[in-house]
Amino acid sequence: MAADNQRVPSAGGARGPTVPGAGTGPLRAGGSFTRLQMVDDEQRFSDELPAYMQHKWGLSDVGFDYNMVAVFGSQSTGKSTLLNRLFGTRFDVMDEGNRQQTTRGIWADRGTDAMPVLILDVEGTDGRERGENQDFERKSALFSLAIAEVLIVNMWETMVGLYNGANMGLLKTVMEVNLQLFGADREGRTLLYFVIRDHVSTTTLESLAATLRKDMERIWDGLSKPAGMEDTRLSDFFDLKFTSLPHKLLQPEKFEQAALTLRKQFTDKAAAGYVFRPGYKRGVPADGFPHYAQAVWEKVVSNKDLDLPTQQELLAQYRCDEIAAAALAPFRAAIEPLRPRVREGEIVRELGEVARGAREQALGGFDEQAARYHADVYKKKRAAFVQTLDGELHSLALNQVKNAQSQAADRFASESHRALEDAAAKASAEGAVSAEHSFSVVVGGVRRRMTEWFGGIVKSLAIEGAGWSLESEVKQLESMLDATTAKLRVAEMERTLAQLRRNAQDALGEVIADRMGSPGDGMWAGVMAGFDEAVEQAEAQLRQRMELAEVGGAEQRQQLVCKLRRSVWEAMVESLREEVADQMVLLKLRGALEDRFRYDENGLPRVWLPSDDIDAQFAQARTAAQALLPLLSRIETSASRVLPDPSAAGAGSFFPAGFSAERSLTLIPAGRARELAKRFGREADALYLEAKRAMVTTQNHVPAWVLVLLLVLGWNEAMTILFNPLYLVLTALVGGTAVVLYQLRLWGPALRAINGLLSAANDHVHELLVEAVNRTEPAQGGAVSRPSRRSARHGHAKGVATDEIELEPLGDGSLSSPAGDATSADTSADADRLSGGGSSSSSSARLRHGADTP
Ligand SMILES: Nc1nc2c(ncn2[C@@H]2O[C@H](COP(=O)(O)OP(=O)(O)OP(=O)(O)O)[C@@H](O)[C@H]2O)c(=O)[nH]1
Repeated sequence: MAADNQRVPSAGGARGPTVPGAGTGPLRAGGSFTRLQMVDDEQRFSDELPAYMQHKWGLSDVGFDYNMVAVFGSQSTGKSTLLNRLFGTRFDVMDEGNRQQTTRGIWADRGTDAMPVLILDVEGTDGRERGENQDFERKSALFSLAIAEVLIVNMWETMVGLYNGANMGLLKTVMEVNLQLFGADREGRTLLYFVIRDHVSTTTLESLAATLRKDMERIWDGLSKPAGMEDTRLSDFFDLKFTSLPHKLLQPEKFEQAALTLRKQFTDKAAAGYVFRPGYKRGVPADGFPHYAQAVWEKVVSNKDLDLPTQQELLAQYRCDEIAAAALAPFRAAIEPLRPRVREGEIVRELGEVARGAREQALGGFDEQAARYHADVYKKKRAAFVQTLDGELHSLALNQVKNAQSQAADRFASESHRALEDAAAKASAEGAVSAEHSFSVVVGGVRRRMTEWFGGIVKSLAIEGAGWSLESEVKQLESMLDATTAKLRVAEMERTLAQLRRNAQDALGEVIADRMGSPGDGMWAGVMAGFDEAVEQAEAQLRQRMELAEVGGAEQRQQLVCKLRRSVWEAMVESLREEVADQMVLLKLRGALEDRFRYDENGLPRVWLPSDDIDAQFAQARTAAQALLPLLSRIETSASRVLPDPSAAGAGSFFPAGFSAERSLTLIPAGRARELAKRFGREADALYLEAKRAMVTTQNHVPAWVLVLLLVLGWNEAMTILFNPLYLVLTALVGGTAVVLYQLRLWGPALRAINGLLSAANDHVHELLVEAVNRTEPAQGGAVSRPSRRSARHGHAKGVATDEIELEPLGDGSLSSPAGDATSADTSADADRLSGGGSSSSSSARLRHGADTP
């Protein structure tokens, strides 16, 4: 080992390492040192690297055909010794008698025997000389990890399984920063070759390797990985390889032998386990290596992320992570069962309480254990832990609030709709819309309820100290409710417009039916007056409703007024068109004709006399009736106060888009009018003929010879009347009465009165007869004679005292008495006599004989 113990002063490589013959030859010449302190212990990078690459190591021209090896491990664990064994280098080895740090900074050398390998001997970690300041060891370790294809991780067997002892904390930090700095565009993976020194125990290499592999996986899982690399695995960046060496002092031969075998893995491409694989190459040609290495070093040195923690900090970080993970488990166990319920849209009432309890418990557990560690780390880790907890709670609370938000919005819409319908029903029952049933009060009430309900849910989810709030969701709900209110308002106004239109149409319907029922001068003026009144009334009501519904903006209000006006106009046109349907027009024309033709100026029916000029009258009446057709054919709006001139600009507030005065004001187009005129002409002709026939009938005379015949035949009777004063007076009386009745046109009523008198007299006589029969029957032994009549009529052998006895209809020729039945004939004759000629009313008269009939 004496050969290893040549010491090199630790002067900075940049200022010229003590390398005899430096810069004099391509390779190690005659035992001269060719090593270079690439980075000195004050973190300065040597500017002699290009010269060494070219002249000392002869590597500048090898292109990609070289390899990079670095070593990582605690101080004085035989790193330099191992490298010298493997590569024939002459890195400094500690003097056994003087246990102090030998390697300061980062040294580089090329392997012997033309081995195209650049080897970095890196200052050991956990050095007594650097004490708490671990800045350099982290930077050098990171630098090694970044540029080496193979990183030899050197450790005693006794370190395996330890965290700090095995530099796991340091490795974690270094790997983390390495991932951040070089992970994204890194070329080539790295082989982490664990060399376990002084393997003397019975624990197998496999077992030791398994422990280390597990530790490495755990470290990787615990790394905070940059965005986009969260799912990367250890194997994406590193291969792990393990070997062990016997104790150098206790088993020197075995040690040398094992070292020799290991050397082959670095030197002999054909050897089993040859370490340099193409996949580990960094893709940097040898002549660019000095520049590349320097750039990497500068990046490592200048990076702020590398203000790496002390050992206590590392421990605190590790433990705080472990404690946080342990505290997170019960926290998740408490809230996870609620998650599916919330996801399904349920409003979980207990969510806030459970969340607060779980959070408090998790933080309490964390604080209790983690507060003992490095204060700064604890604070940072606590903040991160709180962030994790609150992140999970926030997503859950947000889901719940979103559920509540959509429920509140839906309920607001449906309940407002219902409440508005109820209010409308009450308002119509009361005949007016009071403030209590107004849109703003009704909808405002529902809105207040929904907002309070939602506010209660938001409040129940509040967590003191949590870095989030649900204020924006509250605002969001307000905007949703605003939008729904606007929609409801539009619907309410539509409903109001429809109602006002109905009211206006009803009112207008009456006016139109009245005015157009008897068309003539002033008809349109009357219709338009009704229209004006309907419009003004509807507008006044609309303005009141808009006020109550808080319809905002003059423009919006004006639009609604216009809509209402058009609506009333359309309602009127609709009613008018119904009034001018074919049959209605014909009826009106016929009515007008009849009014003039069949009735006189006093409204009395005309009786056409031969002297009347029926043709002239008819022609006059028909002309007057026909003149109504053009009047009915077109709406005349000029009399309206509110309607603008339809053809003028700005008439749009009443008339719908595409309004054309010519087309829209015409109720009966010319073609249809002609057709109606024709039909009316035919109907008028029929009326004329009927009148003519009536006049011909009145003109008919009794022929003279009939009168002569009457005189001859009735001469005696006439003389009797003439010379008998009684007859004469009676005749004069009857004749005079008849003349008066005729003159007064009272024939009809007189005949009806006579008929009525006869009918009343008939009934009275009938009742008298019935009474008389009832009185006379017992005296004549009717009890004997009646049954015999009944038996004859009905074929019964015996009479029954309780039987009902019917009187046959009197005077009815269809009576079905058997011929030759004397009793029946008698009865019939009696009946004829009594009825005085056969009244139908008497035919249903009945006599009842009970057992107790006297
Ligand atoms: N027990 C034991 N001692 C060793 C072994 N290898 C080297 N040593 C001794 O350990 C001491 C340190 O060896 P170095 O090779 O200088 O260790 P190092 O890790 O390079 O030391 P630094 O460069 O100072 O970090 C020396 O006295 C070596 O003789 C080994 O495998 N087992």
